[in-house]
Amino acid sequence: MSLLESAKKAAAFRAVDECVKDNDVVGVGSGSTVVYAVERLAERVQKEKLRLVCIPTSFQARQLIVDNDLSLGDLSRYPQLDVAIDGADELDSNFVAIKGGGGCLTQEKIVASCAKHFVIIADHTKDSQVLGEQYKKGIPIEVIPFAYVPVINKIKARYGGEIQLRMAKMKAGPVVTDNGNFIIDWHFPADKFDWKDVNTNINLIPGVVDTGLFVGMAHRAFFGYADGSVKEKICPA
Ligand SMILES: O=C[C@H](O)[C@H](O)[C@H](O)COP(=O)(O)O
Repeated sequence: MSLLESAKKAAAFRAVDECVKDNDVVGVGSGSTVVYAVERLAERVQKEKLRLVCIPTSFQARQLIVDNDLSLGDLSRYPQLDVAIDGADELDSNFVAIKGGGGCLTQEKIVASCAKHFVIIADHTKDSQVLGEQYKKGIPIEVIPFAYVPVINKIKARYGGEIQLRMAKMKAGPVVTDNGNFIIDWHFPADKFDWKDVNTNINLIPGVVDTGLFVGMAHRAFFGYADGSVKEKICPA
């Protein structure tokens, strides 16, 4: 296992051990770090006979839940979650996260918003002071396909920066999300932004489904290191 994978695994295992208890309804995030969280959930269900219901945030998460024989739920039956555990592309010192590097931001944000505790798991390279310091691929924004050009123009006119339509690999054309939409990635300029305002304003543009800015959502974060150690951070306010 590579050093980075060991770091992800350390964070995921620690978060599942500390944040999940018997009878919990658990939100399962998306991405490569969450794979280890699901592995640990399945181990604990086997060994400790935990009774959990898992709510997926993507097609990938649903597959992980099913493949690991965990109990699958949905928001119509379980609209209130005890905890949601998810990866992030970056988390800054004010607990603002960028998510959506894998295109799953909208369902992730919905599930996180329904959880009493939202916990981020990541390797240590995602831990930053200022947004954009570590993650260089821009802020993902999910848009209705019909509207992607006007949305790009409106964001650029208001805030500047560069925006690309995310293109698929191994398939001609754009990435299509689990919701049938496009993703644009906003490379914002190096200004001092109020991310809460930016998130609100971008979400008000017709055609925007949601942004990968998670402001005021995460309660705790676990950053793993290759030696198996984990740094825990708790949201300041
Ligand atoms: O769309 C993807 C999600 O927001 C992921 O949680 C995020 O990209 C982090 O993924 P990873 O654990 O693979 O770094």
